Formats: sequence, C-alpha cells, structure tokens
Amino acid sequence: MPYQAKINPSMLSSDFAYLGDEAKRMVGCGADCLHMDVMDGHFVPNITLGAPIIKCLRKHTDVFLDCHMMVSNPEQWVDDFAKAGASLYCFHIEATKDAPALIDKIHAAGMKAGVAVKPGTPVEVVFDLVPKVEQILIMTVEPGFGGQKFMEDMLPKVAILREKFPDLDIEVDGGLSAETIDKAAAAGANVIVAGTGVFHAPDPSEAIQILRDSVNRRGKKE
Ligand SMILES: O=C(CO)[C@H](O)[C@H](O)COP(=O)(O)O
Repeated sequence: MPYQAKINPSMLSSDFAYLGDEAKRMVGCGADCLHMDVMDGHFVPNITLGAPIIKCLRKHTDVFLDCHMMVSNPEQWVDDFAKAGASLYCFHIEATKDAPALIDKIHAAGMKAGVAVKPGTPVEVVFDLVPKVEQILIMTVEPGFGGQKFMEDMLPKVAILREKFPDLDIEVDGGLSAETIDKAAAAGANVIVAGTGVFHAPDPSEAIQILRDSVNRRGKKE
C-alpha cells in the first residue's frame, strides 16, 4: 500500500470554548492530525475561526494542523496562518485565479499546500497541480456546515485520482463515519476528515480506529 491512513477529526464539531482540550482529547483518541475548518462568511455561508485562534491552539499542541481555507481570498491569509503555526494550508481551486502562484506562496511561507474541490468542480482541474502539492481534498458535502449527508457520487473523483496518482494523499471531507468509510476507502481515500462521525460517536477512539482499519483494509486487498 503506497499511502498511509491519516485520521483527521474536524474541529468544527468540537466544543470551541475548550479548543485546546478538545485537540488533546482527539490526539489521545488516536487522531493523526486535526482538520481546522476556516470559513469567512463569503466563500461559504458560515464563519468559524482565523489565524489568532490557530496561534492560541498551537500553544497547546504540536499536532499537525490541516487548515481548510473555505475563504474567498486565500492569498490574503497565507502569512498570518504560517506565523500562527498552521502545518498545511488547503485552498479551494474555485477561490483563486492563480493556483500555481498561491502554492509557491504557501511553500515559501513554510507550510505544506493542499487544494480542495467543491462537489460541482471536476477533478481534472487539479491534475496539473498534483506534482506541486502535498494533498488534494475532495469535498463529499457542499462546504459550510458539519453534519451533512455524505455524497457518494463524489467517489469517482477519488477513484480517478487514486488511479492516476498512487502515492498521493487524497483527503475526503463531509459525512464520513463508520457507515460511509468503506466506500470512501475502497475508492482510494486515505486522509479521512470526520466531525460528527468522531465527536458524536459513543467512543471516539473506537470511531477513529474503525476509520483507520477501513483505509488499511483497502490497501491489503490490492
Ligand atoms: O468542511 C466541513 C464542512 O464544510 C466539515 O469539515 C465537514 O463537513 C465535516 O463534518 P462532518 O463529518 O460532520 O460532515
């Protein structure tokens, strides 16, 4: 299996009033990284957090912070997020006119770069960018809110990417849980974002393990 399972709880489902404790709790439950849902009220109809909160959180944990920038001007926040301690800066392809330049800016600031695609965007638009980035995010819900229904019809995008790029970190986000993970893993997803499916599970450690086992099982079948 040329790729690794990475389970990435979406902090959108955490109790923001206790963000540091929630982050440590998820790491204690087996999370590999944490998904920080950054929403600006323009690109999506919701507002969540910005660089000042990443900076506060960074004082409480060394964990890899995967910042998913659901913002309309991703160029604007690169330096602030780098200084705040973000590990990966994932922008939406729909929000920029010059993705290669933005990727260079993210790398120059010392972060890993990711590109996200909304459900209505064809996956082919990221093919040329894959060699330049560390991760591609295929949205399996419309971005903006947690707790939505998993869009299974997005999985052909994952399968096409996995076929073309066997080693790539392919992230899926939206509606992932014990009920939906097998289909996402079978398509080839390995970086699994889950908010409701982890935070609202009776046992978050078990929920994380189920997600990880599913990704790893797909690998053993190959
Ligand atoms: O990016 C997001 C919404 O834009 C969330 O990360 C995503 O929806 C995860 O939440 P859930 O697992 O509850 O669906």
